[in-house]
Amino acid sequence: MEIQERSGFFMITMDTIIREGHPTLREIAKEVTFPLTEQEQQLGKDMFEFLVNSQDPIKAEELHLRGGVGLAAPQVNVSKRMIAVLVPSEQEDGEPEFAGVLYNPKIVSHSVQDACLGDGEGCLSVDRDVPGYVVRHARVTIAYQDETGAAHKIRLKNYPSIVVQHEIDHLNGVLFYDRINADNPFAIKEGVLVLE
Ligand SMILES: O=CN(O)C[C@@H](CC1CCCC1)C(=O)N1NCCC[C@H]1C(=O)Nc1ccccn1
Ligand code: NI
Repeated sequence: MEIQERSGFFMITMDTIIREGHPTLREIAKEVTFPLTEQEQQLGKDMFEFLVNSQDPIKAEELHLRGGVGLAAPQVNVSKRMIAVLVPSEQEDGEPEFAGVLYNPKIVSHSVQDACLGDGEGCLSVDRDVPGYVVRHARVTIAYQDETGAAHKIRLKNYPSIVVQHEIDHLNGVLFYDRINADNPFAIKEGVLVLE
């Protein structure tokens, strides 16, 4: 058992985030097992901290962070099934709409109805605009484990549902533009919910 060097201070910044073209973004990430290693626990905290910092106007400015509402471990070159999500409330000072670090997240059921963000999507790992509707499930039931390994099952709709689906896609090597209709980026079928 090599002596684990107590790592110095580490913080996720834009330099930590790998960009499209890096093979890790197209890998299928591996499930994490419990109990988590020290590194896996710390990584979950660091990923969430990045989102908090990126949404803090002062810190984001200071650290040159792009504001993010979600982050998946493969984006920091760790091919493990863990995601962090911090969806702010619509009101200025309200509680976050959805916040947490989810281990081994899995869509266990979903609505027949699809949905997409009216403004399309972007990605911190994609340094270009790719216009078009990213068609996803409108509502999802997600099973996941928390940092203690406890199992949870939650139902999500609207923006939080879209964000979590974007993050789970990263664990399966899928990028948002894979879900844009190549022939007509803004084509949507009857009944698709467009979230403004
Ligand atoms: O995998 C994870 N990512 O790639 C970070 C993405 C995740 C979201 C994209 C669409 C659904 C999930 C992200 O957050 N963005 N995409 C690129 C730049 C903008 C930024 C964003 O939407 N920021 C934001 C939005 C509302 C409030 C505050 N900030
Ligand atoms: Ni992304």
